[in-house]
Amino acid sequence: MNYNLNELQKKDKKPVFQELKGLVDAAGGEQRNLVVALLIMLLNTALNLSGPLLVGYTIDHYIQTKQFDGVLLFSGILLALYVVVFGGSYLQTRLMGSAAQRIVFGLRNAVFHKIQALPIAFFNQNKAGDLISRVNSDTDRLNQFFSQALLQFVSNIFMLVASGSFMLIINFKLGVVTVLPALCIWLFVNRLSPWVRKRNAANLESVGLMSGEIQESLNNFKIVVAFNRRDYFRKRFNKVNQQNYKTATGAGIANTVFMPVFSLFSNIAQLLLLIYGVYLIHEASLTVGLLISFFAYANSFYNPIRQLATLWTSFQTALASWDRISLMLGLSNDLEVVADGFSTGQGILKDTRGAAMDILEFREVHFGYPGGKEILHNISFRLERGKMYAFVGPTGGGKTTTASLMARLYDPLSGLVLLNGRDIRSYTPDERASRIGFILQEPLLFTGTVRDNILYGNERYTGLDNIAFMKIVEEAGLGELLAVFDKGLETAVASGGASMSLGQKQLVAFMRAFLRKPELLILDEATANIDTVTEQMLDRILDKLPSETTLVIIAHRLNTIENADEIFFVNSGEVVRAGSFKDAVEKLMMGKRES
Ligand SMILES: Nc1ncnc2c1ncn2[C@@H]1O[C@H](COP(=O)(O)OP(=O)(O)OP(=O)(O)O)[C@@H](O)[C@H]1O
Repeated sequence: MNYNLNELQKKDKKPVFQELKGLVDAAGGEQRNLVVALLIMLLNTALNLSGPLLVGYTIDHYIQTKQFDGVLLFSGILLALYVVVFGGSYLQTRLMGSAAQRIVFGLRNAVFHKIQALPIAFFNQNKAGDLISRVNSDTDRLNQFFSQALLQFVSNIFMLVASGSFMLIINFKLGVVTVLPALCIWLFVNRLSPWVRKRNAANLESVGLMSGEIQESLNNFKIVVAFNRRDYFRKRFNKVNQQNYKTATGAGIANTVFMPVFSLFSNIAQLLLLIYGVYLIHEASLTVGLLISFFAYANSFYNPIRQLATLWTSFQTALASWDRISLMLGLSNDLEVVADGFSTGQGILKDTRGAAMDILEFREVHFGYPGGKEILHNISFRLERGKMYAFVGPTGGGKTTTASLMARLYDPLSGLVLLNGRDIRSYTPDERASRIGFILQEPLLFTGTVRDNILYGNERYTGLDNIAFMKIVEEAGLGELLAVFDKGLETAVASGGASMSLGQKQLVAFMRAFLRKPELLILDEATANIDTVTEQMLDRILDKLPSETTLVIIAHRLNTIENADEIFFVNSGEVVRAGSFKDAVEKLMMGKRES
């Protein structure tokens, strides 16, 4: 499955209305608050709009007739109206501000949980920096949208429609003359919107790329310093920064392109209103008070359009951000749990050698990484319970890939992997993880202590104090390994295990996997960085594993695989059974002699 978000983004184009609906749906439980805030806002707008009418009425009925009591009365009414509007605005801002924070809180959680639920292929195809940018910056843009832009947007549209209708009702012809220039604005906006949106999306993508670049250089700072290649990352960063500068400028221009057009047409409207309004007064079909009210309504009509121009930017950015977030939320893990076709009736295993003997079987497996060529070609082999297997072969031959399929980090393109005679895809992730222990070539440790890292994956011991936990560790025969760490279980681990040697990290990963007592333990070059004395210690510990545990060892050092019951050669995507260590060495020697 293609998990490359930037590629998917380009294909996934939805109509604005559908996007907007998705965005409002994302507000989840806050929709009630949104509706209340919307009602307050509508009431406020209506009150605001009645202001000019009251002013016009006061001019025509009290100022022109010099009845100052009436002027005072209407001034009082206007003041009360403005106070109510003020109270409403305050309430609405408070309501939306906190609702927006809760929406963003929920979205960040949803995005983070989604990332946790996706398969390794997703992480292979996306840069961590870009994902961080989606969790942090894109959700923050939605915060701005929900806390400010959304209500202002609706309020301005309401103001626009209401003041336009007022004008058409008060004097239809004058109303039409005043509203007409807005049509030109609409045509202009309509034509340019897709272009503006594209510019904003390109800008967000470049922000993601820049984060990716920063993250990569920070992750690899040791190599950067050791090779004195700071200029290499500087150049790469310069390139993405340049791209970001270009796209940001493009988006900036696109976002402000509407402004002068709005001003021009709003001025034209005022001019038309003045000319035609004076003509109507001259014809005695309009009063001076109503013309003044008309000017106020024309303002209330064109001002929102101008504000919508600014809000449109925020709106477009929010939609582009929502695109990026919703695309990720819509992804699913293609490593689904499926029904087991074998134990549920097809009976294929029944006529093969007793499934109880085999812990694992590969059956005609083909595999390639997403978007790449085939790496494993038609692989079939069986691993018996309680035996030790070694997978050897040249660099890049496919050993780690084979091991990854054993632990279902990926699914084959075709063929089957069976665990305990059952399709490995039919196990839930928990069941599978409890049966298979996998120590990776580059073990990853989390910030915390050695104890925290051993407990990761061994949650059942979490509640134990150090003494009780130490007892468990010693009973498992792992006590002597802890001597390598100056503060034992409490030795601090810095971010990513940067404060430890690779060998020490491998030991922690070993203890973590060993304590789980898996049925199948895969060690991928897990002892490559450990001295021979410690390696012998590990051998003694491995001997203490239950007799039914199967060991798969991937190694380059011959002494590591000497005791293997069976050796497999993995080369150019082929996995070939080579017999015992002695048989394998003989085959190797014969091969050399023949060549
Ligand atoms: N995540 C990945 N995406 C694409 N191709 C990959 C990925 N991981 C490995 N490969 C490719 O798959 C092939 C087999 O790699 P694999 O890591 O399985 O080899 P290996 O035998 O374990 O090598 P080594 O002894 O160096 O660990 C290589 O050609 C490698 O380039």
